[in-house]
Amino acid sequence: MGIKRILIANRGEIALRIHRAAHEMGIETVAVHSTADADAMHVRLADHAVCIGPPSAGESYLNIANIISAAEIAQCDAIHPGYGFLSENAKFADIVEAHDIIWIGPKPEHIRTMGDKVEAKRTAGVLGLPLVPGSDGAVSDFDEARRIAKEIGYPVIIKAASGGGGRGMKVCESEDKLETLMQQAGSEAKAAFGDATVYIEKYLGNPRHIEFQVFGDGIGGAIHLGERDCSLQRRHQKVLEEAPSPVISTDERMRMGEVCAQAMRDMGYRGAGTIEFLWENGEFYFIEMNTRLQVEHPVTEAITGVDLVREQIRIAEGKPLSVKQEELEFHGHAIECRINAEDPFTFAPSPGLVTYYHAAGGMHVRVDSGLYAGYKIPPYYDSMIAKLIVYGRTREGCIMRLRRALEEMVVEGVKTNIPLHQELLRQTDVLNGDYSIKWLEKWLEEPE
Ligand SMILES: Nc1ncc2cc(-c3cccc4ccccc34)c(N3CC[C@@H](N)C3)nc2n1
Ligand SMILES: [Ca+2]
Repeated sequence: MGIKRILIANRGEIALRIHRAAHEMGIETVAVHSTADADAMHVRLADHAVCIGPPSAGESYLNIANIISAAEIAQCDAIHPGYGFLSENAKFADIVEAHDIIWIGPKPEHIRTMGDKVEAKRTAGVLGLPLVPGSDGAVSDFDEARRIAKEIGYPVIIKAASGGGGRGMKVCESEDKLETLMQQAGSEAKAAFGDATVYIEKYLGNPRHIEFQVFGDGIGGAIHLGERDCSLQRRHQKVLEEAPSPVISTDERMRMGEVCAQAMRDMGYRGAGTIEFLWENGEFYFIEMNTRLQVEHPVTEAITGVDLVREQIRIAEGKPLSVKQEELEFHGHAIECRINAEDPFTFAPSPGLVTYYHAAGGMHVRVDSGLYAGYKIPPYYDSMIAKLIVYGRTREGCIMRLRRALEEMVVEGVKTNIPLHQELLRQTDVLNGDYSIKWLEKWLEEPE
């Protein structure tokens, strides 16, 4: 039996993305929206729409009761959470399944496991993924911290078990600072996440951020769909992502990809997942696993031809994956630019009325956006308004096409970071693919 009606528990470009995949499959869509998003594109295109609250995310897109009620009222048989909001909230996934509504996502137990970064790392180790040297689990007292830090060598990084995505991390350069930083890390984690648990790792000084896309069928089968290089980021906000990574060889891809896929088979993982690594001096080090579809998933779709949202829905319906590992091929190169309504160099958000909008087009150019002329970008949510994803047979060709596409984009009425992307694509290091996670913040701080 197939899914007939999906509630899209999200907004913006990803809500439209999910609507499109469902609609092509003949599945009805129900858009839920705050009062601020009543005129959003996905609300207009969806088969049904339910207002779930006022603008603040806490009273709308994070409001579990209202979303479940909307699903009941609209008689949905499945919910897709997208990314962000409740997408990695194990309690929400449990509640959805407890209402006999299909959760289009990983098993709640796996969301819970990977949400606890200590448990995630322990599980990753058991599954055979390479780890960053560090504590064996949580570190409770200073003496233990001091012993471990001495053993692995400074600098070390103290991380909150309930953190992730850059939240709750402290770098410690030397022993004399360790006690204070341990106390600060614990109390900040307690305040931010209600959980003071921390762990320690060797701090890698100049790594790249390489993540592998994996997909499990929930009954022991799983594939990997290659890697994405997400190193160009500022304050843990990705700016530009690419697939494949300019520094990963075919051999490394197949070897590490297979290790990731096998780990997912052993776990009995279901749905889309991303295994995040730091990569330094030719070595991969597991840092986190994301149990959701990610913003940058389209660059993987571009080089593999696989529609990942379609696969999520198929798996949720109990159908097999559309492609087997041996059938999967990687072709060409893809780069995604995150287009934000913000000042290109101060990064200050720039919401407001879009008076004119023209999306780039042409061969191998994809724009995922809910923007249209007359749309008011609300100030309540994150500033990403579009994703420009460009494909080329080679990285050089991809960059040429990406520059052309950026020139074609027109967004009038608000500021965007398109000039930042255009400036980035003139930098030798970027053109050479020669950048680590530190490159962008360093470049932004440099005087003209
Ligand atoms: N042992 C060790 N050494 C260096 C690290 C540096 C970072 C990091 C710090 C700052 C920006 C980053 C961007 C992409 C990926 C990682 C980072 C890091 N993060 C940031 C968010 C989360 N994914 C883990 N963990 C690290 N762990
Ligand atoms: Ca993460």
